[in-house]
Amino acid sequence: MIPSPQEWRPNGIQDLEPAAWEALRAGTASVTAGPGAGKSEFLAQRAGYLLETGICRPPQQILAISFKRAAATNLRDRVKQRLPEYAHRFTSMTFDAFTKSIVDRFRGLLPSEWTLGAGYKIAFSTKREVEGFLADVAGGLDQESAQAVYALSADTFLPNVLGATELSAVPSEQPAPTSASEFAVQEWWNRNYLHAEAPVVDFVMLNRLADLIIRTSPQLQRALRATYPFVFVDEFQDTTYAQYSFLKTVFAHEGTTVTAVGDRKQRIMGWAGALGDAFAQFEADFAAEPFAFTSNFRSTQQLVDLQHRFAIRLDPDSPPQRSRVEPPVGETPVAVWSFPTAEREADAIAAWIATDMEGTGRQPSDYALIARQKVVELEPDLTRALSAAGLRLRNDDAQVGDIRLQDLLTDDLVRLLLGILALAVNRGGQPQIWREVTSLLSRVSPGASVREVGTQVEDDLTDYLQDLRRWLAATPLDDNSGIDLSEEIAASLTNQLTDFVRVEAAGHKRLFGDRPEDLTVTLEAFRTRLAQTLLRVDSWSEVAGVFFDEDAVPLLTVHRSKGLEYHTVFFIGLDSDQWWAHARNTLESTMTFFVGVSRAAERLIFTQCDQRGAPAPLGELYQDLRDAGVPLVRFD
Ligand SMILES: Nc1ncnc2c1ncn2[C@@H]1O[C@H](COP(=O)(O)OP(=O)(O)OP(=O)(O)O)[C@@H](O)[C@H]1O
Repeated sequence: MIPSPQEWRPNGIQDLEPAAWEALRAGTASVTAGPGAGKSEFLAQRAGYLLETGICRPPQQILAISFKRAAATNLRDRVKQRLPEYAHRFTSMTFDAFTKSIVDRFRGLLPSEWTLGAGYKIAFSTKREVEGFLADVAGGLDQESAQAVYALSADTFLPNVLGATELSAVPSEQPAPTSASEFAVQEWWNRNYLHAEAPVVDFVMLNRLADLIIRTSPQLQRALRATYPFVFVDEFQDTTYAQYSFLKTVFAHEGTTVTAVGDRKQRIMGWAGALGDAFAQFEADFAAEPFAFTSNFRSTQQLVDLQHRFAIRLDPDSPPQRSRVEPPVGETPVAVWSFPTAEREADAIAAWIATDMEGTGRQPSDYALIARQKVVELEPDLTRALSAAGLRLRNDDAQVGDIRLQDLLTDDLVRLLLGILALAVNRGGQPQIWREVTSLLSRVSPGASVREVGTQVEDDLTDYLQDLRRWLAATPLDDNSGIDLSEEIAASLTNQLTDFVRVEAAGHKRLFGDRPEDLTVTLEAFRTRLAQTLLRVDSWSEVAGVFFDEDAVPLLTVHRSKGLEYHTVFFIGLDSDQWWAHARNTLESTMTFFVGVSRAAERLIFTQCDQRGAPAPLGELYQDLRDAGVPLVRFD
């Protein structure tokens, strides 16, 4: 039975707050709300509403755009969990992955002067390279124009200037530039793309190319709008100039309903070119109806009250939030711990987590160690101390090949490959993994009907699992020969799995294309991580668990923690080593602090250690903690 819009009820949660009900049923809308207000949850519920009532009718899809892969995966998982039968009509990807997929799939539509080959290179220009470029451009100009080019900032040139400039379909016929910035933008494209032997592009450039492809192809515009009549954008406060203008090109049209959610106080991508107030622009350009939510479903009232002290530093009109969480009895939810050394700090954190787990049955993933920056420097002490307490640390910021561990572990293809391995190793009892693997494989199998494809996929998978089991049995991991074969075994297994999944096939590439970097980068990182994993296990049954390190306490930067939540957060390093730049850009730094603080559901422990300096740079924020009566505990 298809519920009517009036009959429809939320999935997996009791209810929504009144403003959320209104926004759920609205057209194009902007939703602003504080941390833990259920913005991402609201998007998952709105997906349910649109799909279950048939307002979004097959084969139409919902396109959800996030900024970080973890957020995109998180939203996709929520929808999968709540609405398994509709999950294939909910496309959740990062902005960069979406624009890159447009370029990869439709680069044939680029106007002739912009032709781009398949093997183009992705690169990230450093500040120094941009500086060098601007100096070089200025060198060929008269004094007045040169000064105007020098006045451009190397930090913001790409995201704010190049990113905000539309490409002309026929650059050779473009009128002469009328300003220094127009000239510099044209030169950038000339040198790195139009007149370059092998074009090199970064994500801002890919975005501009995707924008050009769509602007100049009415057919593609129609196709995209027909496929995605409903578009969601999460963390909208972090939208860059380029992304915003792309959204406008593609979706600011009748027939597309856009829902943008976010929190102005959590804008921590200013350095990467986020718009000053993306919501105000959106409301004006898209005629969006504004909504604000005021509940907090994550944190206890005591933590919400503390967060509010920081919220009003960012926006004095910020409304207080009401916690919907029952507070636990008899606990100290907030404290500042102060230590002489980092070693002592790590020991205290590790011992405390071990004792808390023992007393409560909580899992390592209920805790998080969050720091402003430099987590690599914090890692050794914490790894040692946790290991002495019988626990493991997982540095989500660690580099694996060319990507970060968090991005690798939340990648769809990686999850599929390990899902297949888990099915081969543990017979039966894994219906959820079986469903996930077969549903992903079915989506790309050519075939007559969904049912036929389904059985074919199941048969192929069953056959393949038998082969794989034989290979695993012939490749034991407890070999005592003293020869390290982990690299060879990892390479061989990666090849077999990717052959079976036919990763290189065109259709599959599209399915697995929801990552910003190339497939080869992901597979290389997968192989590297697999080889590292094999060194730590004695049997195949342990591989998937150790690969994901689910039984480890995560260590991550505030930026990586965005959108995530934990029972207990240790906010490490209220000291000058971590916050030395606070005074330079106090607004953005305070927003970063606010994001970190608001990840905690029930307990928040700040740490400071003399070895890394005094809390002086945080000034007013530290004072807020004192004013709130947060106890200071000194460990000597
Ligand atoms: N209506 C609701 N009823 C019960 N629980 C909810 C509701 N909305 C959200 N939650 C829960 O509250 C928590 C926070 O929700 P969510 O992550 O969607 O918040 P958010 O506004 O996106 O937060 P942030 O901006 O901090 O990332 C999640 O555990 C979510 O499942």
